[in-house]
Amino acid sequence: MSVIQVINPNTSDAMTATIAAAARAVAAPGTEIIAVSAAQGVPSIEGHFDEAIAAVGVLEQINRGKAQGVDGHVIACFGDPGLLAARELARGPVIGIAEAAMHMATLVATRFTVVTTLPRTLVIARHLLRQYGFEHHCAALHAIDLPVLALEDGSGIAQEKVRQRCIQALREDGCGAIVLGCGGMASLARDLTQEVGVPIIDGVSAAVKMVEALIGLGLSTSKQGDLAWPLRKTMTGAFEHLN
Ligand SMILES: O=C(O)C[C@H]1NC(=O)NC1=O
Repeated sequence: MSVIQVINPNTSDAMTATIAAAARAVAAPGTEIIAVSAAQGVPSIEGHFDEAIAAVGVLEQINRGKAQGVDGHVIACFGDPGLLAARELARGPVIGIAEAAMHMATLVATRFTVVTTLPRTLVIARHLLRQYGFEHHCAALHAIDLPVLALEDGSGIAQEKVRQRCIQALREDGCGAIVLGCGGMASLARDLTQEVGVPIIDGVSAAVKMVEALIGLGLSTSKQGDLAWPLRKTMTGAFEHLN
């Protein structure tokens, strides 16, 4: 039995439920998914400021997951907030949904397009492409120009905009796959893939399977060098509980 903690770095429980459903839909029979929202922070992550706030929430949940003895962690926000800090803190594998989706896209296509929410977050995806070494695989990045929580308003408008943007990208970008650039889009991938006949990749499910693979291979986060445990120091104020 493996236990994987899936962390929604924003505080919106409705989005955490969407993320949890996507994770459980692909989890192996022997994998238990524990899905959590950030205990404090921002209701949605839509820029550099939000990412900084969300990183603390991620680290708090990593700590809780460690205390519960989970075997691995997923950071279920497309900015992969706090990923390397989380790897310092964690023993088990920690995978972000952006890196997971990008890796998977390169395994099934030579070029992929990213479709995300607000235009201002496109640069965050660009930074990740460079950090992960996937810039030359990315054909284009597009935003549907709706806020993240539009995906949870029940109208279906955001979901239809994602669908339309994917269809347009497949016509125009010369891409062979599409990466969905938000944890809140996780439920769209399977049906969209069926409809367009091209891999539409959700990072939540991709990350769950990558963590399962790492656990199965007996691979934990390296504690050699920069991902060694954080240096011990006395934290104060709002961070005292992280000591
Ligand atoms: O960066 C984005 O647009 C999406 C990102 N924000 C968020 O609250 N969850 C996410 O996956």
